[in-house]
Amino acid sequence: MAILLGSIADDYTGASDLANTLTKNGLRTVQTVGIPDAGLALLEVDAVVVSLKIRSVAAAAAVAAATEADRWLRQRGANHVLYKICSTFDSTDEGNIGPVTEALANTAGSNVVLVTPAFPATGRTVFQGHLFVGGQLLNESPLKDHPLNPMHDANLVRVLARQSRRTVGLVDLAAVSAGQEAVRARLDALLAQGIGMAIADAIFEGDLETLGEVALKTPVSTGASGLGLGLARALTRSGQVPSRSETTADAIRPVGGMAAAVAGSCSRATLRQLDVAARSMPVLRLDPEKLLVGSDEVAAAISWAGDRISLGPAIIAASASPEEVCRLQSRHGRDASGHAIETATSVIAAELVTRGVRRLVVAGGETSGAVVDRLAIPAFLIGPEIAPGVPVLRTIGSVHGDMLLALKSGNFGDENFFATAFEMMD
Ligand SMILES: Nc1ncnc2c1ncn2[C@@H]1O[C@H](COP(=O)(O)OP(=O)(O)O)[C@@H](O)[C@H]1O
Ligand SMILES: O=C(O)[C@@H](O)C(=O)COP(=O)(O)O
Repeated sequence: MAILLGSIADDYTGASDLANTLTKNGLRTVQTVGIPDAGLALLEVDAVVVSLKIRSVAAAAAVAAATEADRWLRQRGANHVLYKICSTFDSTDEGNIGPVTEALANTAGSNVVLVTPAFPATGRTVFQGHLFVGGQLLNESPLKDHPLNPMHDANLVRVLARQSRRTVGLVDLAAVSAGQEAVRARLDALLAQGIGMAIADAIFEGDLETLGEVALKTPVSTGASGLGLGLARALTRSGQVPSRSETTADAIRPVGGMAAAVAGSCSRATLRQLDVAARSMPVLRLDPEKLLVGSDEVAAAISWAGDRISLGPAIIAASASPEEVCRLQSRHGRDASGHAIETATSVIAAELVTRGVRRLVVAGGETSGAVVDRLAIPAFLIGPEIAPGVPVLRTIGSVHGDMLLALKSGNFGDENFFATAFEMMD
């Protein structure tokens, strides 16, 4: 299997978002969880997205895991590797976008690396190096209250520079809208100034198509699904992608079993989706304080799910408002709170699967990582899209038999997301 496009995603929801975009833009794509074992039978694919859980770990650990995934992808033919980051540039001054991008670029001998989180389908645009989430600057958007990486600066040239050794420049919209040659000329000029990474402006898909054409001729780029779209379309235009007749619907033959969701995202979108879901299905709000001091709350949640899940989908959520998150973190610390709640939600999800749940929705990137790891799912096929950036996934090689999952990025989906997801997975 020679891979046309390789990608390393810094979290699992981000990986399924990218795999969805690549699939929609003509690449047969598989999402693996880490580097797959040699024994796992993967299909003939054009693109592989290796999901890692490295967004919020120490930079050295993130670099080591990404470098190993990069080697695996290149050994299988990938000439270009996209490092998939969050469209809201989730990171801290310690990393991990800068350190990982630099490590991949240094290994591949790359000059100036293009970096852009723009993803217009979900309202993420970049202008003069500043990231907008819908109509708001990043630092004025709900991302300012993220439990793990609150974003307080919308100027990505500055944000990336604080976490990098390479100097960071800008490919502005004037160059991007003037086309590929203008972008290349700008990159050459930046290189001559000793600059090693460049934030690229992008507002419309056409901008990402231009950036995709340029990036594809380099060994590495860093971005969100929008850059994935540009790379996929560039590959398709190059004539290298074989045409195929199957559709995403082929990936989601019914699997039976029961349906449930667990949520650990505290994003404004998820909080709203939970409120709306509570009008039509059972929703249990966990007590995070109790989760941190013992395991009774987990047992209580499993017992609450009891007979309810045999009657229809039910949701168990740790999600809380920014004020509640703040209170919990001030008592227990940010990392300890996050990890304990991720562990609890993953234990609950695994217990639900043991009791026969085969259709599972998980809300939250770190939360999805914890759940998928506990279920030891090796890989996913990509099914139809529930909401922009959120496909239905079908497990490959799972010890639990065939399951359908949806890994929802905290910020994605409209207010009816849960009902829509359960309907599509029925
Ligand atoms: N009530 C809570 N208080 C503090 N942290 C929480 C709470 N509920 C969930 N968390 C943690 O917040 C983080 C949410 O991150 P994540 O799952 O990636 O969601 P998102 O996709 O919105 O970024 C996780 O580490 C989760 O365990
Ligand atoms: O690019 C995006 O916004 C998503 O694919 C993504 O990475 C979201 O991360 P979480 O919000 O932590 O799920």
